[in-house]
Amino acid sequence: MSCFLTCVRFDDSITTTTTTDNKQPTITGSVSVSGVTCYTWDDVESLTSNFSRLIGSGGYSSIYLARLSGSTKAALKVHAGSHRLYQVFRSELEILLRLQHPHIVKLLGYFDDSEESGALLLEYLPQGNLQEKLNRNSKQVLPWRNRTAIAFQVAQAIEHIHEKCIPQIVHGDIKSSNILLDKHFNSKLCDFGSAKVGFSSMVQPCTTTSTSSPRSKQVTMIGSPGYTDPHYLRTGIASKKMDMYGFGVVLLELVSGKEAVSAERGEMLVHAAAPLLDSSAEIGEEKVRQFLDPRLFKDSSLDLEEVKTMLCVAAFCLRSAPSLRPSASQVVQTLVKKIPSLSYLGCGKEE
Ligand SMILES: Nc1ncnc2c1ncn2[C@@H]1O[C@H](COP(=O)(O)OP(=O)(O)OP(=O)(O)O)[C@@H](O)[C@H]1O
Repeated sequence: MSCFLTCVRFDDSITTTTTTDNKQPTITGSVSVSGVTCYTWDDVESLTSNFSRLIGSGGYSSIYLARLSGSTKAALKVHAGSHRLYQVFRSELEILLRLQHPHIVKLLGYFDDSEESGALLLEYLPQGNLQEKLNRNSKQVLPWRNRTAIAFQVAQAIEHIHEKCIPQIVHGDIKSSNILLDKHFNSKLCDFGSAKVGFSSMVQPCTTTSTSSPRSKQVTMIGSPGYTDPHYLRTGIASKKMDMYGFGVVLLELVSGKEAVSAERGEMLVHAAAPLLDSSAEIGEEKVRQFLDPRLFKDSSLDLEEVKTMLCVAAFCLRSAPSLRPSASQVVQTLVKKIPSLSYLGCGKEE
């Protein structure tokens, strides 16, 4: 690991009627003080033209294309069918109501039946998620310059939730399918359904029922295969550093263009990258080239020194002891210093 130390150092209710075009029925929503609209179920059906276009799905929800007034698009994330899913919705809603950051998906409105169903109306990100964009079958190759910018913007979003908002938030599921891209390939962190609020550093993610004894405590595990911090898997202790671990895996995906868990062989990317990341010698250019997404060789924005920096930062984020992993602000500072092309993004300043 010493080579990384030489290449990267971390310094220490007013009711209103929304006007619509002729094709849409009238939507009536009540706008809260924060500008987030509370919709009825009829509104939700109208906005999505009766859920006609599914644009994504996850373990907890289905996401539909919605149309606001004029031609503005939005995404409606629906959690329905059980009290458990309703709780996930409430938790994500409460967190998104607190968050405002250029690289975190924006909440526009919501529907809440207070029992079993809820829906979040989110800004629409037309380029979908990062995992799809990095996929080898994707028609478009994401240029190197965009990959470094995405890493930087995600680090800024994590820095915001970990260090700049009160109370602080641990995302709990940092992965490439939770990073959405706008038309310019700027990134926005999404899916706060696993997030934990109010951490100063660490907390045990346990849930108990009212009649339960300490023995019957249920541990709610969070995270996704290929991204989960081994320390969290061993101890059940969630912390900001588990987000940094997930971020380290995303960096490996950005460099290699490979998935966190290979679809064909089931191999984890962190294992495939281990010889490169654990090496005590200087990372040789040959090894970097072998790991690099081959589609980037023709990219004029590719810079092998920047690739090495991304790998060095990944190595630190993936360290087994959480205390040895960098904070998000250390990563932001390091990326700005070591990757000159990021200067066009405003050097770490929030937009
Ligand atoms: N605002 C949006 N704009 C465009 N696409 C979106 C948007 N929100 C979600 N999606 C799509 O839907 C997918 C699933 O979204 P999300 O991760 O929020 O759902 P989930 O049910 O919480 O999933 P998970 O299984 O990861 O917990 C995303 O990867 C993305 O492809």
